[in-house]
Order: sequence, then C-alpha cells, then structure tokens
Amino acid sequence: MASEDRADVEPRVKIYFARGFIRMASTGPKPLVFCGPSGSGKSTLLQKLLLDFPDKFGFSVSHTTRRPREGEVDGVHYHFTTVKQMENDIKQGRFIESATFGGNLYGTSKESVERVSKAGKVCILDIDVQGVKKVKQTALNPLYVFIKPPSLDELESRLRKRNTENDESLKMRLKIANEEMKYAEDPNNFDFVVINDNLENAYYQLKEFVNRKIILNSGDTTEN
Ligand SMILES: Nc1ncnc2c1ncn2[C@@H]1O[C@H](COP(=O)(O)OP(=O)(O)OP(=O)(O)O)[C@@H](O)[C@H]1O
Repeated sequence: MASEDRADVEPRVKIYFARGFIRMASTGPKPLVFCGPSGSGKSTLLQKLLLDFPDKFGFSVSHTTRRPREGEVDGVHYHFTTVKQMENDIKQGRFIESATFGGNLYGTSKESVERVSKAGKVCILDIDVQGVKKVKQTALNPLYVFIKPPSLDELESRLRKRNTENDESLKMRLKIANEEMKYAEDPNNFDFVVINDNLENAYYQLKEFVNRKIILNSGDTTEN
C-alpha cells in the first residue's frame, strides 16, 4: 500500500543500519522484531518483556514531530521534536531512516540505536509489515514475532477503548490490520506468532520463545 493511503497511521519502521549494531547482531544474540496490527498489543507485551529482562533488551526510541498523546513521555515513547530541528538533523545525516506520514515526520536516529547496542543489549524493533519487508532486505537477520489480535472485532474494541483514534484513523488501522494478518498467514514470514487473546497467556508464550531463542542461546541461563 502506498504511504499516501496510510495518512493517519504512524510508521513503525526502525531499520538499524548502524555499523556497530550489525556487527553485534552477527556475533551476539539476534535482534527481535515485534510486528502486528496497531492495537494488537505490541507495546503492552514489549513493556512486560523489558521489565522482566532489563539487562537483556533495549528499545530504540523514535523521533516524531507529531504532538504527544496523553500519557506519552518525551524520550520514553518518542523523542518529540520540531519539523525544523528534525529536517536539520536528517540533513546532517543523524537519522538511519525517516518518513513523513499525515504531515508529521518520524524517524530512527543513529544515536538512539547506538545507545542500545553500546549498552550490550538486544535491540527490539517495533515495526509494521512494511518495515518487516524492508528489514528482510538487510543483513540484520533478526527473529520476527507477529502479535496477532484474536479477531478484528476485538481489535476494534481495544482500539476504541484505548481512545487514541478518530473514526477515520480507526477505519484505516483496521483495513491495514486485515492486510497485515494476511501477510502473517505465510509461515515463512514470521518465526513466531502469538495470539494476544488473554494477555498473561500471550506473554507466557512470548517469554518461552524468547527464553529458548535468545536468552538461552546467549549463554545466560538465568530464568526470569
Ligand atoms: N490481551 C489483551 N486483552 C485486552 N486488552 C489488551 C490486551 N493486550 C493489549 N490490550 C490493550 O489493547 C490496547 C492496544 O494495545 P497496545 O497499545 O499495546 O497495542 P500496539 O500494538 O502497541 O498498538 P500501536 O501499534 O497502535 O502502538 C491497549 O489499550 C492495551 O492495554
């Protein structure tokens, strides 16, 4: 889908080309990609994982020129910046990738990514299917996890309860969700699919996958 069609949807594209990071990825544990429709529970599950394994995982904070939503903290959820500042930073080569959606700029700075890799942590990428397709073209070779809502009706209900969307953006998110779920049906596209029906159950499955594929593989056998 063309980016123009997704005017109200935030891009979730964080592609880590930083040299240091790629070196780390090729020797250490694989990075972890979280993908899934808007409202499927990526942030919720990701936060639980970061809390459980604070020394293992790190999340690169994106920049945006959009206004913060209620409860969003600068430097935690996003680095909120101005168009002038961000355009200047892009010109100066400080961004790995950036895009304009719905009149706002979004991007991943080299600094945000390097901060995670310098701390010796596994980078978690929270990206949409477009981002997954792009990452698949790089040498990053992460593990791909798809967070799947139990149904589109339940997804709609969660998005409505979250109270972050207007009717138009909700409709767009549901349309894209349908396409993303079709992409995830191909077993070659993701290493693991978690159905986020009951949160604790979904998290249990995710944690088991992460323990098996990342924690135990890195030589750290500490159970959490
Ligand atoms: N298993 C669950 N049962 C019920 N509600 C849930 C569950 N998982 C997440 N939620 C709620 O659903 C809403 C969407 O979750 P969340 O914000 O984590 O989704 P997301 O995939 O990160 O969305 P976006 O891509 O738009 O940021 C939140 O209000 C969250 O509290």
